[in-house]
Amino acid sequence: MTAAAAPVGSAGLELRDVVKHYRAGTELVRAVDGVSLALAPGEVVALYGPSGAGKTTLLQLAAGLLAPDAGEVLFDGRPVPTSGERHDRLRHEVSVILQATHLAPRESALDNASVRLLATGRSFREARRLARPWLERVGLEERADQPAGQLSMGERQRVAIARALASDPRLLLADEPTAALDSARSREILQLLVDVGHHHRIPVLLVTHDPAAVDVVDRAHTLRDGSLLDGVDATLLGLA
Ligand SMILES: Nc1ncnc2c1ncn2[C@@H]1O[C@H](COP(=O)(O)OP(=O)(O)OP(=O)(O)O)[C@@H](O)[C@H]1O
Repeated sequence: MTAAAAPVGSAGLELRDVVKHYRAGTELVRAVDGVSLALAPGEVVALYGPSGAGKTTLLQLAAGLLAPDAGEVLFDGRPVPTSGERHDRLRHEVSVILQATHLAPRESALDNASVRLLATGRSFREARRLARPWLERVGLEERADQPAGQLSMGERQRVAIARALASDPRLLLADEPTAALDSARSREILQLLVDVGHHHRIPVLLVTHDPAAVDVVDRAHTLRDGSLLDGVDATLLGLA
C-alpha cells in the first residue's frame, strides 16, 4: 500500500513506488516494498514503525546511500544519484543524521560540528564561526572544546545534529535523532529540527520511535513490512 503524496515544489523530496529487497540466505526480505512518499519544501514528516519494518532502508534510499531495485527517488525534481560526481555534489546539500554518529573522538565537539563546512571549502576559522551557534542551539556551548570521545552518548548525538545543521542543508534526513536523549532534551531537539525545516523551507524526514515527535511534525506515517501507511497507531507511540 502506498501513502498519498503531498504536492512537491522545486526542492521537494519524492519517492515513487520505491522497492528495496534484500536476500538473507534463501529468504527474500521485502524491506521497502513499493513506497511512494513526497515531502514539500519546509515539510517535516515523522516515520514510525516496528523494528525491522524498513525505516532505515527507506531513509538510506532517500539519501542516495542505497540504490532502489525499482522506482525512483527525486530531489529537486531530479533523480537522486547513488554514486559518482553528482552524488558528491548532492552530498553537500543533503544532511543525514545516522544512528552511528561517526565523530572523531580526539577532536573537539566544535571541530566535529565544523567538519561538513570544511568539506565545502571553508577555512577552519570560518567553519568554527558558523558551527558554534549550532552547538549552542543543541545546548552544548559549554562542551565546545571537549574531545568528542569524552562526551556522553546523548551529547555525541547532539554534536552530530549540530554538524548536520551547520552546513545549511537543503534536505535533512534523520534516523532516530533523539534515541539517546532524555524526554525534555528530545522535545527540544525535535522542535529544533522542525524549526529548521520550517524556517529554511527544507524537507525533513525523521525516523523515530519518540512519541513526542507526532505532536510537533507536520505529518506522520508508519512503515510496516515495507509498506507505508498514513498516520501512526497508539501501539507504536506506547499509548496502548
Ligand atoms: N544489508 C542487509 N542485508 C539483508 N537484510 C537486511 C540488510 N539491511 C537490512 N536488512 C533487513 O531488512 C529489514 C529492514 O531493516 P531496516 O534496518 O531498514 O529496519 P528498521 O525499521 O530501520 O529497523 P530498526 O527500527 O530495528 O532499526 C530487516 O528485516 C533487516 O533485517
